[in-house]
Amino acid sequence: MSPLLREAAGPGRAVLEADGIQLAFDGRKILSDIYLRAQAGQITGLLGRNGSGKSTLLQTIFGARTVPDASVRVDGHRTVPAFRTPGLLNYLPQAQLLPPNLSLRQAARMLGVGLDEATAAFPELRAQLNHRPGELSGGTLRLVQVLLLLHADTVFSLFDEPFTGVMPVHIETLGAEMRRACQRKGIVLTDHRYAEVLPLCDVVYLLHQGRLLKLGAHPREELLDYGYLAR
Ligand SMILES: Nc1ncnc2c1ncn2[C@@H]1O[C@H](COP(=O)(O)OP(=O)(O)OP(=O)(O)O)[C@@H](O)[C@H]1O
Repeated sequence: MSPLLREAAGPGRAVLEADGIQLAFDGRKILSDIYLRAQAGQITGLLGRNGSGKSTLLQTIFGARTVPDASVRVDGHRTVPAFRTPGLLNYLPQAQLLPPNLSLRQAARMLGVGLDEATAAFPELRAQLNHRPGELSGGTLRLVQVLLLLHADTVFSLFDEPFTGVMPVHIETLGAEMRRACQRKGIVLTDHRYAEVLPLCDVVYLLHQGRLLKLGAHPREELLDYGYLAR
């Protein structure tokens, strides 16, 4: 990690901003003049209806999708594409991230992650560390991928649906792991498990009709008003 990032990575210090993001597909506006701010030491949640553009926004912040005029900044320094800056951020897409031919142990080594620490809250995973992704259940694979990125040495982690397929008892523990990881980094996540997301996050945004709205003190009411939740 660069000295600049190491300096920025203290708890509650580094600020990630994504600004001026506009995107349309086939003339249909998906993202309009988006501004998102996330901070190390915090979990930032992103909610929105199916197709509202949450994955597209995370891809744009990471740099996997190129959007003209998008500005992604850390502490005011422009970083586009952000993934090119070593140690700045990692990103879990909805699709499988780990290479199919590596065991979990090999993948962890590649990411520089210590498995004892990463699996400390999930001891039952230990028996599966020599398995490859295709040998795991869907929920277990999702959980392992989140843990590996969470424990990797980056200033921010972006998670697209980290809880998908993960059983409730593990979601709770994973949430606690995320809170612990926040002492070292910032997290931006999107997931439809809003009941788990709301208490976990320090800041929650709703992507609604292309606009990114920061929710206030009564997020459930706002989610009802905007039609994300049914009355
Ligand atoms: N390459 C593409 N070409 C055309 N349309 C696209 C492309 N990629 C995404 N879209 C459209 O952009 C919109 C936003 O997609 P995105 O996957 O970001 O939504 P999302 O909020 O993550 O949805 P979900 O909650 O279902 O995962 C969708 O209507 C999708 O069909």
